[in-house]
Amino acid sequence: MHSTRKIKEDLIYVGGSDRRLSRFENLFPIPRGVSYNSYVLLDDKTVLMDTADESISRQYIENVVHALDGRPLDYMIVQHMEPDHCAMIDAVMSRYPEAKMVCTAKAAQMFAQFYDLDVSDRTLVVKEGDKLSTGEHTLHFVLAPMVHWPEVMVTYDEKDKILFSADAFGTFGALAGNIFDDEITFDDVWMNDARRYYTNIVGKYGVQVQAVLKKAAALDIQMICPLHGPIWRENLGTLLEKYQKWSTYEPEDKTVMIAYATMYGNTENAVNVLANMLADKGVKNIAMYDVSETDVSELVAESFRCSHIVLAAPTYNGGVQPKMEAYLSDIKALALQNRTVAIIDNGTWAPTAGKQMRAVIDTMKNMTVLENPITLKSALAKNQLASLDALAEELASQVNG
Ligand SMILES: Cc1cc2nc3c(=O)[nH]c(=O)nc-3n(C[C@H](O)[C@H](O)[C@H](O)COP(=O)(O)O)c2cc1C
Repeated sequence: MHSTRKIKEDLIYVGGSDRRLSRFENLFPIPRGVSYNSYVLLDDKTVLMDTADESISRQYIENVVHALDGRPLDYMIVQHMEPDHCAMIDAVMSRYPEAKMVCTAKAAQMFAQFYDLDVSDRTLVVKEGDKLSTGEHTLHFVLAPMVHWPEVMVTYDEKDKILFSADAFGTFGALAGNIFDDEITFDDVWMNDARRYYTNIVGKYGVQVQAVLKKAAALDIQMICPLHGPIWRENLGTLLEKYQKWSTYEPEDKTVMIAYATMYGNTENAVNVLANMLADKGVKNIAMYDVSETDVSELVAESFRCSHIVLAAPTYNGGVQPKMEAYLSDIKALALQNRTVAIIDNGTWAPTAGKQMRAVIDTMKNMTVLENPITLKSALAKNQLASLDALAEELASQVNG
């Protein structure tokens, strides 16, 4: 049975959710599932905006067939050729032989790479600023290269002032009937998933996101229809404000995130002592994570949120404890910037993790590393309490100042 909702009289939600997939991109844990959004516009011409992941294929096709209600499909708009949205294009194009695929030249090339279906004589290649009139609606195509693939475009419906935003403004989290932002409480749980989605998937492309935000600012947008998560029609500012911060690598909260690695608990003990000192000095909402226990996608998201980061790790086979190393490599790859970092390392015979962690941070943009790193020789010694307290004082004065 179809499972659709009306967004407007002539615009229908035909997407669906997957609550079984444990990892998005086989990488990011998604305990709350994920939605694959897609939209049918019923104008003089009919339009399908992107498709969905193969995992919801049966539901998806039923939804599209129902929404079209016996009408042929005229246009299949492809904003993004990533398989979680393009997996059903060949099925749709085969089912509706008169449909034209509307996409960028790059997307057309990618389609040919992914699928053994020749649609070259049914492809309408569009570029920045092109328009498509479907009757009452005029769709504007706006390129969004590298947000987060090279072929991405977003589509603006002039009549209803809707931005179909591709992966921008998307979030993890399955939808349960309530497809609009004003039908759910977009609380910390949703925001954490939105941040984790953005920072891990789009985070590297802040400059490109800024370019799209500038283009979007020139449009009168009353609704945003992304490819994942709720449709924004009430509190558009909520996510726009976050996007501004995330894409400029500006911290959301002035507080300290402590990311530590430990085998036997001695490094952990030192950061517990540090956290108490910070709290005594008035630092609130300290966030502390064992990098072996917390998924790296959460560590990345928290690193984008917090202004100050303490890295604490033992030396491991002459290197940095591997989970800490992986986390550092991720925040570097995702271009995290503008953070203040303090370093604590540990080692029983030749502690070098501190130097190595610093070397990674030094290659990142606008990162300030606090001088006087602390080196533990197996465990925090009494005569190191004063140094730890001085570090806490420096962090607290910056955070509270
Ligand atoms: C597999 C392994 C490799 C280690 N390699 C080094 C090393 O290269 N240099 C060093 O000084 N200590 C090394 N250590 C010792 C730890 O860094 C040290 O005992 C540290 O205090 C552990 O901190 P923790 O109690 O927080 O786990 C190693 C420990 C293990 C288990």
